[in-house]
Amino acid sequence: MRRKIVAGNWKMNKNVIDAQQLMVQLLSYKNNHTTNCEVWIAPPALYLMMAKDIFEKDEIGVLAQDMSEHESGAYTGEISAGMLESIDAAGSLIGHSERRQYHGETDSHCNRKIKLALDKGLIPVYCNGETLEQRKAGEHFEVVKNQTEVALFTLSAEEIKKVVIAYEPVWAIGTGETATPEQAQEIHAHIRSIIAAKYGQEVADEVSILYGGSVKPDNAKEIFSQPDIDGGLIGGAALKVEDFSKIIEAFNS
Ligand SMILES: O=C(CO)COP(=O)(O)O
Repeated sequence: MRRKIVAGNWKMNKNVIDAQQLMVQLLSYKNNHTTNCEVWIAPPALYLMMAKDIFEKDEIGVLAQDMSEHESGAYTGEISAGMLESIDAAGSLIGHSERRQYHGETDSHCNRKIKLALDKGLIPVYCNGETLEQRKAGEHFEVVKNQTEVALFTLSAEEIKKVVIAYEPVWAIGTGETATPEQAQEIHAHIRSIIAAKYGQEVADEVSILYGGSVKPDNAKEIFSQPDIDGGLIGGAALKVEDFSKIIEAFNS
């Protein structure tokens, strides 16, 4: 059985007081409800240690939003896989489209980061997805295939099973426009078939593939009910416990 996950990407939001308040609310929610999926959050790096303190029994998994492609050294502003390991973080987002768009990150960078994360026992949450222009040009299947191959295909079968993939079509991020459940399912099945072609169906069936892009309380259930969609990577709707909890509950019904 592959992991079912609802993960919240807080991006660059909340001051320390508001971040702490939301973490405490999430802990209380988690302690008072049974959930049918794992719950993870990716707060800004500054709040990772606070998150580890608040979720001291790992009630909620704590992810970084990014990590360095280098092991250590003179890389001002970066945090390393080893640092994340040392605070017992669960893993890190890697290759989010905003990192690609504003920081020039490519799938080759992602490949190096994913290797480093795995070497430190962290879960890489590898994000990919096509832009609106690429979808309009009918290139989305090819784009996602290339991304997946470049970022992941140097891994062994044992390694790739530990990766979580988040398909996030760029045109659906923060726009209120979601891929339809059918559009998302089609790409998720495509990604799984690409992995199956290289590593075999059994390996592909173990890789969790999350959908991200304007997931909200009112569309989560339909999206999560698709056979190849194993959960969601949630942006805006992860910033309020009322919305995030409803998305988590989309797994319960
Ligand atoms: O980028 C996302 C999660 O990583 C999705 O963001 P939104 O849910 O705000 O569209």
